[in-house]
Amino acid sequence: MLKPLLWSVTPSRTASLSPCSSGLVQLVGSAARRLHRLSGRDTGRAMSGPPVKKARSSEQSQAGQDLGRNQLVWLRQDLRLHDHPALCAAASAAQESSSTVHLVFVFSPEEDGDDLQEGTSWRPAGASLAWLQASLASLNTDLRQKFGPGAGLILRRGPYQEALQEVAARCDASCLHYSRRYEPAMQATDERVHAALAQHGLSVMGHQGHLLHEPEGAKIDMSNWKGHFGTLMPFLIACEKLEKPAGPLPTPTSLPVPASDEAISRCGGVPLEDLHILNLPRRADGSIVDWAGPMLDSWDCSESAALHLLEAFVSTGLQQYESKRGYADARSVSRVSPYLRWGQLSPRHMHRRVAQAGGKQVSKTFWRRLTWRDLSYWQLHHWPDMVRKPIRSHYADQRWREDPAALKAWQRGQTGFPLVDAGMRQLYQTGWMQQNVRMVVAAFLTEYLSIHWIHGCRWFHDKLVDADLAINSMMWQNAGKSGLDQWNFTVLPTSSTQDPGGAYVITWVTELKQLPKKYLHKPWEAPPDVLETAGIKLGHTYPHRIETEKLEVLRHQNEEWIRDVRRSHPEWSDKGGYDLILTPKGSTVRHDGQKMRVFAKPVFRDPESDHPVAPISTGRGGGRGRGRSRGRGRSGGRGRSAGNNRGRGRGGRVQTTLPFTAQ
Ligand SMILES: Cc1cc2nc3c(=O)[nH]c(=O)nc-3n(C[C@H](O)[C@H](O)[C@H](O)COP(=O)(O)OP(=O)(O)OC[C@H]3O[C@@H](n4cnc5c(N)ncnc54)[C@H](O)[C@@H]3O)c2cc1C
Repeated sequence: MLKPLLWSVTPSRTASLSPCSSGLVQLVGSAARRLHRLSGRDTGRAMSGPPVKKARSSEQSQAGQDLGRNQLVWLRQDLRLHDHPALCAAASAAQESSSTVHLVFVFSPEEDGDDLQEGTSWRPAGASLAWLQASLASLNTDLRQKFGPGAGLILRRGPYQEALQEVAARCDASCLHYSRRYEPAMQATDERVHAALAQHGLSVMGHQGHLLHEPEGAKIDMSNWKGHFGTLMPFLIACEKLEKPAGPLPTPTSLPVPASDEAISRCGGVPLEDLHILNLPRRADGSIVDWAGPMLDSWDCSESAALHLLEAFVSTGLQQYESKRGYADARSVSRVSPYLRWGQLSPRHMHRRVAQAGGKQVSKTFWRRLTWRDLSYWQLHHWPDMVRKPIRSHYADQRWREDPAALKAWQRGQTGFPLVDAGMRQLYQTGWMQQNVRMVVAAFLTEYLSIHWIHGCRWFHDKLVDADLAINSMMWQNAGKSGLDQWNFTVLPTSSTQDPGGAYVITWVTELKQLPKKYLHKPWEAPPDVLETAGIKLGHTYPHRIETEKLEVLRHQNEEWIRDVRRSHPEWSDKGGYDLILTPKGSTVRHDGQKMRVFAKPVFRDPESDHPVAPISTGRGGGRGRGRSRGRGRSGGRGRSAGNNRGRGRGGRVQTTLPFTAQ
C-alpha cells in the first residue's frame, strides 16, 4: 500500500523538507506560508477557481493512493525553474514521500480558446506559439542539465484530460500540480480538467499563477475614490489593501526525478516536433516557409536570458526609465514581456528585484508596470468578452471604416508613414515593439484610418511574441476609446519625439536610409532633388502615404463618430459628459451593479465641440496629457479630482500630443 500524500504540510515542515530549502532559509516564513496556503488547506483564496476542496473526499484519497505515489507537474505558462510554487510543492511532497517528480506539457490548443477569427477568448497564435515551441526546447535542456535526463519534459498532444490521466497512470502519479491560468477559456478548461481528474481519484493542486494579485481579490472602493472607475490608481489602492505579493521561491537545487529518460517514453512522451505547435505553411514545391526561424533569431527564449535581461535592466535601464522609456529603439525598457507571457520570468521575482534596486524611489512608473499587468487581468476577469466587445457597451454602435487595402498596408508596414511602417515591420520581423511605437501604430489605425480596433488587436495577437490576451485587449480597447481608460493624448504618426535622430526608422525602413534626417518622418516634404539624391522614388521605392488628407481632419471624423454614438445613448453619460458603465459583480467594495463614471476625453464631453479641433502640436513639450490632468489622489487626500484639469483647456479645445513618457 502506498503512503498517503502529505497535503496537511505544516509551514515549518514544508520549509525544512523542501528541496528548495538551501535557498529557502530566509524565506521560510512567507514561502512556507504560501505553500501551506496553496495546499488548499486554509481559506483556499489562492485556489479559487478549480474545485480543489472536492478533490479530496476520503474515497477519492483512497483512489488516489491506488493510483500511485509520484508527483506530476503540469506546465503551461510557467516555463521556468525559479519561483515555481507548483514545482516546489511537488518537489517537497516527493521528497517527503521518497517518490519522484515528473513534468508534463500537453499541447491542446482547441481547448484553450477560440480561433483568432472567432469567439471572444482567443487562444495563443502565430508568433507567441513560435516562442512557446522554442522555450519548451530550452526548458527541456535546462531540466535535463540541472537534474538529470529523467527530468526531461513529457510532451503530449491533447486532449488534456485523457493525456494527463494516461501520463499519471503511466508514471504512477497520485498528485498533479499546476499553476493557475486566468484567460477565460483556459480557466473554464482548467476547471473542467481539474474536476475530471479529481473525480478519477487524482489529487489535483492549483497554485498561484503569473500575477502578483489574483484578479478576484481587488475590489475598487468607490466610496473613497472621487475619480474615474477602473483606472490604475483606484486599482492600485485596492491592491494595496490585499496581502502583499508573496516573495519568490528559489530554484530547487535538486529534484527527485526518475534515474533515466526511459521514464519519458514510458509515459508516452513524444518529440517536440510531433506536437505540431507551429503549422508552418508549405510552398507549392513542398518546401516549408519558416517565418518563425528568422523572427526567433532576434531572441534567446531561455529562462536564463530572461533573468539576464532583468538583471541588466535593474542595473542600468531602471535608472533611466522615467526619462528614456519613450524611445522607439527601446534603449531603456526591460524587454521582458515575452518571458513574462510564457512564465520564463516570474512577476514575483521581478517585483522583488526591482524593489531591491530601489523600486518606486527610482522609477514610480516602472514600479507600477506590474500593477498595470494585473489590472489588465482584473479587467479580463470582469469583462471576459473584452477581446471583441467594447467595455463601454454603447460604443458597439460606433461607425468604423471598412478598408481592407488600408488595413493591409498597415499590417505590412506600407502606409507611407515611416514611423508606423518601421513599427509594423519590426513587429512582423521580430514579434515585438516598444510601447510608444505600439501606441503610434494603434492610434494610426483607429484614429486616423478609423479602422476598428479589433483588427489591430487580432493582428497583434498573431504577430507579437508577447501576445497577451488581457494586456492586448485592454490596450486596444483604450486605443479605440471603448476601454475603461480612454487615451487622452494625440499620437501623431509624423512626430519625431520617439525617434529624434531617425535611427529607428532607417533600421526598419531601409529604403529611406539616404534621406536627410529632417525628412525621415515626412519624406513627402522632401524636394524632388533630395529624394532623387537619396535614391527614393515615392510610389515606387517607398509608398505614397495611404491617406493624404490632413491628419487632424481624419481624426476629427473619428471623433465625430464617437460623439454620434454618445449622442444616441444619453443614458450612458453623466451630467459632466463622462461615460458611464455598469460595474460588474465582484468588482467593487459596495457599488456592484451600479452605473459608474469612466473618463471621457474633453472633445467628447463638450456638446459644443462638434467642430474641427485646434491645430495639433507636434513638439515634445506638447503637454503632459493625462498624467497631470487626471484625478489621481484619494478623495480628500493628496491628489486632485478628475475634474481639476490643470494644463488643459475647457471641454475639447486643447489637444495634447503623446507625451514622450505617456503611460
Ligand atoms: C496597442 C498595444 C498592445 C499591447 N499588447 C501587449 C501584449 O499583447 N502583451 C504585452 O505584454 N504588452 C502589451 N502592450 C503593453 C506594452 O507595450 C508592452 O508590455 C511593453 O512594450 C513590453 O516591453 P517591455 O517588457 O520592455 O516593457 P517595460 O516597459 O519594461 O515594462 C515591464 C513589463 O510591465 C508590463 N507592462 C508594461 N506596460 C504595460 C501596460 N501598458 N499594460 C500592462 N502591462 C504592462 C509588461 O509585462 C512589461 O513586460 C501593448 C501596448 C499597446 C499600446
